[in-house]
Amino acid sequence: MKAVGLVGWRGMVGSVLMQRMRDEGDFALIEPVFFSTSNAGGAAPSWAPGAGPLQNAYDIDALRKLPIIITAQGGDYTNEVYPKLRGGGWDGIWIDAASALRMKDDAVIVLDPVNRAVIDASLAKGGKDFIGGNCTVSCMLMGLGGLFQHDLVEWMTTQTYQAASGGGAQHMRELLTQFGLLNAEVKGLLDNPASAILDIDRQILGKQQSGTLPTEHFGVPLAGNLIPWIDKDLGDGMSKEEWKGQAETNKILGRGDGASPIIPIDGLCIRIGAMRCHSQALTIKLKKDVPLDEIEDMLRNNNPWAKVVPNTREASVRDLTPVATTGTLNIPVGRLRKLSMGPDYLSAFTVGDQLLWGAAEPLRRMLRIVLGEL
Ligand SMILES: NC(=O)C1=CN([C@@H]2O[C@H](COP(=O)(O)OP(=O)(O)OC[C@H]3O[C@@H](n4cnc5c(N)ncnc54)[C@H](OP(=O)(O)O)[C@@H]3O)[C@@H](O)[C@H]2O)C=CC1
Ligand SMILES: N[C@@H](CC(=O)OP(=O)(O)O)C(=O)O
Repeated sequence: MKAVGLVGWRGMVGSVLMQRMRDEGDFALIEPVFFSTSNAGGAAPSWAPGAGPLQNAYDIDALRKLPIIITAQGGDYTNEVYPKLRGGGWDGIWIDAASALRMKDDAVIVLDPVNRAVIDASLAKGGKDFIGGNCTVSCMLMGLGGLFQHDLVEWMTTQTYQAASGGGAQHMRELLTQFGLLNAEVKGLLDNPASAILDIDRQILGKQQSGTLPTEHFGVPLAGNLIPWIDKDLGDGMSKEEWKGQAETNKILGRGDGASPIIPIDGLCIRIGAMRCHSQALTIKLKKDVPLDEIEDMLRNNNPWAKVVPNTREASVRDLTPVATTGTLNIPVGRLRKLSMGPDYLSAFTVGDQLLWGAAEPLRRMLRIVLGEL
């Protein structure tokens, strides 16, 4: 049994990863060694009986003994520890949720239902760095993989609706606190069916603009609002989250090497008050006119998790939402129709749990691939 170092296991992404690994029996395949950046010597999680005490996640000598390390600790940790490990000659497998190493030439962005061939080719060449993709990109590709598999996409624009969890646990708490304070602000008026809605609206706006809502994490109120910018400002009008759309999608697909040109992908990334599902509306320019029923077959046949939702009001409001998708591995894809611009313009809407396919699931599957179990 291979010893596997686990770093970041108690964070939000790490907790989801641990739960999935437990659900799928992954711990039966490995000897886990738990690390901590804050509590070395403390007890390993109670659900892992037999695991030794927590090791210091900055102890390079302890880390270098392990043939495989999985981290969901974050980019700062990766930037601090990874160069020291590799610089000291460690040649183990590094599986990472953070974006820090994603665009490194010899790193593969892992999403095996979509790019197993790219992963296998890297392993065959001795590749050692396997990094989880941006959540928005991974969820989009899990939904639309069939179109890319059949090389049907000439270009695509995305408009995202990204959940609070993308910022981290504190962002989710802040959003809920804001909702609670807004509700409390108008509770008396809400309880009175005769109260005027414009009075409620005015009071809510007053509270949102008062500067008294907690905004330490989002910077502005997100409850009853949206934020049309995610991640860094690249200085050219594009946000870093928007940049990742084209860069990571093409890297995941192994495109851009001359033989397969880059597929242009661009759009706007928006934060909304959902909890942990990222949604996105897509406009896709197809390379040719393909009938809708064939497109639906391609999407559902690409992987077992892409679920085509009929383009009806009833099915869309029931099945194509964050609330319907959260906590599942399903990636519903719906609102599929040809746009009025022409038969090779397709619309789609897709939703995915950004902590599952968007973060934890590709990592645990990569571990299984390395272990020869997938
Ligand atoms: N949030 C997201 O949507 C995504 C995040 N990622 C990547 O994963 C990284 C980790 O993100 P995320 O899981 O949200 O980060 P968290 O802040 O939830 O966890 C990171 C670390 O913080 C420490 N920590 C301190 N206080 C607590 C606490 N009260 N509860 C739990 N952990 C605590 C833990 O380290 P220790 O045990 O050593 O003290 C933990 O491993 C990100 O930096 C990013 O690189 C990737 C994709 C999506
Ligand atoms: N930026 C994403 C979350 C995230 O962590 O992305 P990345 O793994 O690319 O840094 C969001 O806010 O929704």
